[in-house]
Amino acid sequence: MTTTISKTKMKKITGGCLRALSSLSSSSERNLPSSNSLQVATAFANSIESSSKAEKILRDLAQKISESDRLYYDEAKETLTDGEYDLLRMKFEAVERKFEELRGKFDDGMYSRVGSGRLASSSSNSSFEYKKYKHLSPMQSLKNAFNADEVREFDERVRKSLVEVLPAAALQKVEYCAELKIDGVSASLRYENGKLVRALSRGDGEFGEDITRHVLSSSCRDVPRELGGEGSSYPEVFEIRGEVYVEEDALEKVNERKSANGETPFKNARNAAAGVMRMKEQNVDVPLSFIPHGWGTEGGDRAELFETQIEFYEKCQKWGFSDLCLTRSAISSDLNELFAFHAKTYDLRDTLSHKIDGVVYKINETRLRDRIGSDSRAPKWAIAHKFVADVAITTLKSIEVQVGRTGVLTPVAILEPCELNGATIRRATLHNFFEIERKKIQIGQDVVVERAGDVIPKIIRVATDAERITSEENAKEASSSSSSLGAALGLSSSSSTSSSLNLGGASAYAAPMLCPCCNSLVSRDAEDGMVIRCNAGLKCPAQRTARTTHFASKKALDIRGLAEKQIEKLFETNAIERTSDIFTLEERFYGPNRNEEEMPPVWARYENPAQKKKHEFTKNALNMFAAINDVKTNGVQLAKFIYALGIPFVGEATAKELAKTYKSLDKFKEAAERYHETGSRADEESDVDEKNGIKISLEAVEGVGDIVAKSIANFWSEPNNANEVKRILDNGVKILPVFGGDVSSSSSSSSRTNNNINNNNNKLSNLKVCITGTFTSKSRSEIQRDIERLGGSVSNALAKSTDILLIGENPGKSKLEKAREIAKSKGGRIVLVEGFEQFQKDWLTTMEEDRDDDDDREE
Ligand SMILES: NC(=O)c1ccc[n+]([C@@H]2O[C@H](COP(=O)([O-])OP(=O)(O)OC[C@H]3O[C@@H](n4cnc5c(N)ncnc54)[C@H](O)[C@@H]3O)[C@@H](O)[C@H]2O)c1
Ligand SMILES: [Zn+2]
Repeated sequence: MTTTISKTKMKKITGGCLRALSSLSSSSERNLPSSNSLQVATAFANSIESSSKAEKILRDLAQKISESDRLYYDEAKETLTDGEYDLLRMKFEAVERKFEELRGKFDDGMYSRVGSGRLASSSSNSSFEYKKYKHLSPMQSLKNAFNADEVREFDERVRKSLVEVLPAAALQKVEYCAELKIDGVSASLRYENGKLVRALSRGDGEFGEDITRHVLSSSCRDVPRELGGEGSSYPEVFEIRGEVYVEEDALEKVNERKSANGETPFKNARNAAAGVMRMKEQNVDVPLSFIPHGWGTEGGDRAELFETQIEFYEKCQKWGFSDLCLTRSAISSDLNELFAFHAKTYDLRDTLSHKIDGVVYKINETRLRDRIGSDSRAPKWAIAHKFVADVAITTLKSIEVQVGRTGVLTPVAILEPCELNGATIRRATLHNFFEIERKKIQIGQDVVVERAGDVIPKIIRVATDAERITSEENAKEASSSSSSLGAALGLSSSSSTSSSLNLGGASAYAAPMLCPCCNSLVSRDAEDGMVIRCNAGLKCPAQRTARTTHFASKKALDIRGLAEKQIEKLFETNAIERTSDIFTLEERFYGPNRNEEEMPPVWARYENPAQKKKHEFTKNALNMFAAINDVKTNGVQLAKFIYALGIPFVGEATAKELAKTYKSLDKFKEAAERYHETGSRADEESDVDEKNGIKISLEAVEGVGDIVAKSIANFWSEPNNANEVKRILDNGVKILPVFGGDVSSSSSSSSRTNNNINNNNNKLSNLKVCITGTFTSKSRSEIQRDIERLGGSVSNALAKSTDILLIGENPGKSKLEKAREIAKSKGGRIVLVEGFEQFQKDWLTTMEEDRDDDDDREE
């Protein structure tokens, strides 16, 4: 395949302006049609039994189409979505195909023409009368294909019409030029002896309206007044046809300006381009661009002008037109390659500087085009392979609330089942409760469901009246035709009883106040104001596995052997019901009063499984019990305990700050309660320290802003949480007391001297330990745990702020040297400790005693 389109190139062309992939929003913007429209149309036609009925239907359809055309082209109004409009046309064609005798009868010229012929409209801004001129040859529209099958059918028709002129081998090699279908408005530029003499709109295809001054205005780029290029030749008189469009960035700016001036912004790029053409003012401040895509000459698109489409583009480039027509085109005779081009283009569409709504395949060799011919409206040698978004209209039956692993409540739409993209859709996402409010979605209403590829289907909005009516009609039509096709409606109501379309009786939806899983109070999260959350993380069944896993994780309580899998099993087997239960596991299953029969199967190793007796524990289980006991006997740091609670937005760093500030769980909880009562800090001025009897407000803690404070207050205001924390402590978990100087200076390492290390009861509190070399008695991670449990921290790198260097066997030379240097330097305060035994003696054994003291103090 000769392809010139590439991702890097596209990016380069568009100046690297990579837009967020808002695939669905962009598709819903213009309401792209459904891929099974043709099926729907065929089913519709097949359901008509008599010619007289068909006549009536054709008349109705022609009328609807003409009316939509008039509104669309004359007044830039869309009463139908493009998808619906296209479906009407397809139905018309399908009925004509089935009832040959009626062909052309209702095609009263209106239908077969392109557009409606007029740019001027009754709207106040454009009462301007345009001069009309005849095109050299008719300007046509394009036929559409909405899926690969329809393209294949087109290809078959093309090759069939060439059978007589081409030998089989050549027929196989017939090539298509694939190019982007730009979503703008078409224009025709008449050049005489290389000079631009007139620009015309497409009009009704035969006559166009004079838009020369619009095209020549300073805001229209890309249109050469004179065909340039040294030594290049051009036909004496001919027309270059192409698309006038507005680039996305330009549209954004124009719309911003319009909004600021209180004007209605343009709906989309096509609308903007059409709008500019309808403006009286000469120099309209909307930058227009132009890309050529065809030509016209007396007597048709005569082949002798250009041998191939690509040759035309090469010449355009030389003459001074944008080279995008060339660089974004590809040639191939293989349909699969064309489809790959289509898919790639679809993926890249949001990186382009302008909107596209599909890809156009054209027979590349122009002499073949005459053989294939055209009908009144479009050439038979080209087809637009449109981008489709699969949408369906169905009824929103109810809204289910799901509780995620982190407590976030999400609404899920329960739908009247509908067929979409070959799948039956029963549920769809609604994103969040605020979207429901914003989009005014109510239970019982008809809504538009969209699904692209494998993406989870989503509700994009409430169906419009027009959509409901079309969908109702489709449902009726389908029910009288084959049922399987009826079920495959693209834009159809899935309501089996089509009369029950919910125009009335819809009821407003109120977001839940209680968690559907545990009945605890929910809060509106301050994250971005969009999240509703259950706060009872430690108790809520939906969250308990995730929360307990976090609670036991390394950075929290570090209970080895208690990973997610085990925790899940424990909950499943009812060995535990809530987080606090893990601290009674041993007693219940391992201690003297253990209940062997209820032994959680994860850990039981039965001698005789049938009897469920005489089990022994797996090694994992024993490790886990040891780790749980560790927490109970050695205690946990307050910071780690706070972090373990899994309060949204309270990470390790914030937990440390909170621990440092409040020094006890109770004080922390009190601050949260105070915040909950007053809504913010009690006294703006007073957040300095507690010794002087001043309560420190949450917001005074470093790293705690509005969002975090609110989250902490929410956590403690939920009684389930307070109870659960109490149970954890009652079950034997000890929180180590926090020592240390005054709060305001405790974070500055400069205040820590060897002196104050020694004065500190908890010697390792706030000290940085660096470890080098290996140790035989303990692993590094075990040592690290010991240090951290006693309030110290371990860092790999040696820095000036390091307090202790623990030296093992084969220590790193550079670390040693650096440490010695620091120790010798003025103010250097690093302590070098050789061997774990020494370290234990100096720093850990005394801590054991300290801890015993602590225990006494707590009681
Ligand atoms: N919503 C409504 O009420 C309503 C009413 C009328 C028309 N419409 C929309 O307009 C469409 C019909 O308009 P149309 O006749 O302009 O057809 P079209 O826009 O679907 O396709 C034909 C046009 O595509 C343009 N085009 C862009 N890139 C091209 C390329 N590389 N090669 C050739 N042509 C290219 C040309 O201007 C050509 O005239 C409908 O399919 C529908 O989507 C909507
Ligand atoms: Zn809950």
